Amino acid sequence: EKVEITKEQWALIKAILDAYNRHQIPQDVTKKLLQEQYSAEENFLLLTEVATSQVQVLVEFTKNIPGFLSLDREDQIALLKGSAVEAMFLRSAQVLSKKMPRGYTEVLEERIRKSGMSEEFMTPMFNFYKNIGELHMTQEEQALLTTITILTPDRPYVKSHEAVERLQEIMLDVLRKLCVLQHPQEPQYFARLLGRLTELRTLHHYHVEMLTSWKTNDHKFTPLLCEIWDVQ
Ligand SMILES: CC(C)c1onc(-c2c(Cl)cccc2Cl)c1COc1ccc2cc(-c3cccc(C(=O)O)c3)sc2c1
Repeated sequence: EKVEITKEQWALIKAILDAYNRHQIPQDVTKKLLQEQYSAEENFLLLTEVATSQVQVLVEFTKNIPGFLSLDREDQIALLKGSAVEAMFLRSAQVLSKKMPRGYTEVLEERIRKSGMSEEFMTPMFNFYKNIGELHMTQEEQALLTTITILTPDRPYVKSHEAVERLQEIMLDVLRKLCVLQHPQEPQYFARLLGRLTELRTLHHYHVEMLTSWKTNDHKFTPLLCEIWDVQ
């Protein structure tokens, strides 16, 4: 049927895309990924630094999601803690799927593969990166998918489940319409995007194990990562 994006929905897309583009990891942090040392320790340290910066960026982006700050304060924290890993898989996927910025794809893949992570996580992780790359998501879709991931109602400790669900449904409806308009030849495109959200949940479970295996090898995380990932 004819899909119609309302004025309000266009305003919502613009607000989310502006926030997504405004809040990026500073270049002086990401540039460090391009330096010469490639030891497992150096790779882990650099990834920790970028991840920490990414969390700070994520918090700022989330505060700009229309309606987020009207949610219960404790629920805001629960949503951020519950979605950080998934939002970071989405962000690193955009970098690894040769989207942007130029020249980071190879070095980032190398550093992730050689960061002391157990082999068993590599396959599902790089399979996800391949799947995301094949979607050729637009900037709006990336920003909306990240927003929908953050607004997942069934995270641990979320009290007002319905309030979060209402907000997420608004974003899902916008993304659905956008997919129909931007990928007219692919009626299943929206369903494929949602399939990635399921894959993110699985990766999230793997990630808890990844942290444990890094911890046992005495890898240190930053206070912010310890707080958001409940480690140490
Ligand atoms: C603590 C650390 C060892 C860690 O533990 N698990 C993970 C993880 C790994 Cl491996 C894979 C997926 C998810 C997680 Cl959470 C990580 C590293 O997580 C990150 C998180 C965000 C980003 C953004 C990047 C990036 C590069 C260039 C440019 C840009 C850009 O946005 O311009 C972003 S790299 C990067 C690395």
